[in-house]
Amino acid sequence: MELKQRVRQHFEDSIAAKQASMDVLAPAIAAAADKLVQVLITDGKILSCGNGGSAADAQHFAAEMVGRFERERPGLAAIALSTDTSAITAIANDYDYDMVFSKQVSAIGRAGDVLLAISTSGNSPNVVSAIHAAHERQMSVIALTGKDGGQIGEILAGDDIHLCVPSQRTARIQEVHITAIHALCDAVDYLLLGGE
Ligand SMILES: O=C(CO)[C@@H](O)[C@H](O)[C@H](O)[C@H](O)COP(=O)(O)O
Ligand SMILES: [Zn+2]
Repeated sequence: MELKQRVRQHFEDSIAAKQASMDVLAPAIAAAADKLVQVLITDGKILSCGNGGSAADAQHFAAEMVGRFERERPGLAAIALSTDTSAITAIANDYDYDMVFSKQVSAIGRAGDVLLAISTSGNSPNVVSAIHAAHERQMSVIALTGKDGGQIGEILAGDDIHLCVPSQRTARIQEVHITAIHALCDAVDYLLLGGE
């Protein structure tokens, strides 16, 4: 395949993944925005986590909550658990890499907070452990996954929300995740500030 055509194919595949996800994810994104606003207006906070590209997504989301998305508003309480290299390296070194998020959730999370857990496979052990730690803390979970949800799909509780991208390809799932995250930021602002 000619290189330019290969590049074009990435765009085509990304568009197709987003079109396939739109109707599947829209109700869950709306429900997730409602949950986030409920948590935030009752003095709760959002903890976000993920590995690799999903760590970047967790940080991207928290930055848009604490700073702003597209509209001016007071900062919202969100912390990405992938950003503290001292905590991450100490926990991985002294305990286990699988605990790098769960130990932070247990330390920082409180009942009524929410965990935004991001994993394209739904199988990253440290994200799975973070969800268990959130449940132990009486926190609810919003999970962004793909590939049929993996283990995460099996451990979510009744009031958790699952955004599972209908794709098997990590890159395509990530591309839908960031669109879902932006839709979530926009929906939170809409609920807090009204329509624009
Ligand atoms: O960004 C990418 C691939 O596009 C990678 O860095 C990817 O995020 C890493 O392989 C992650 O470790 C994958 O973990 P997960 O999405 O299955 O939880
Ligand atoms: Zn990537």
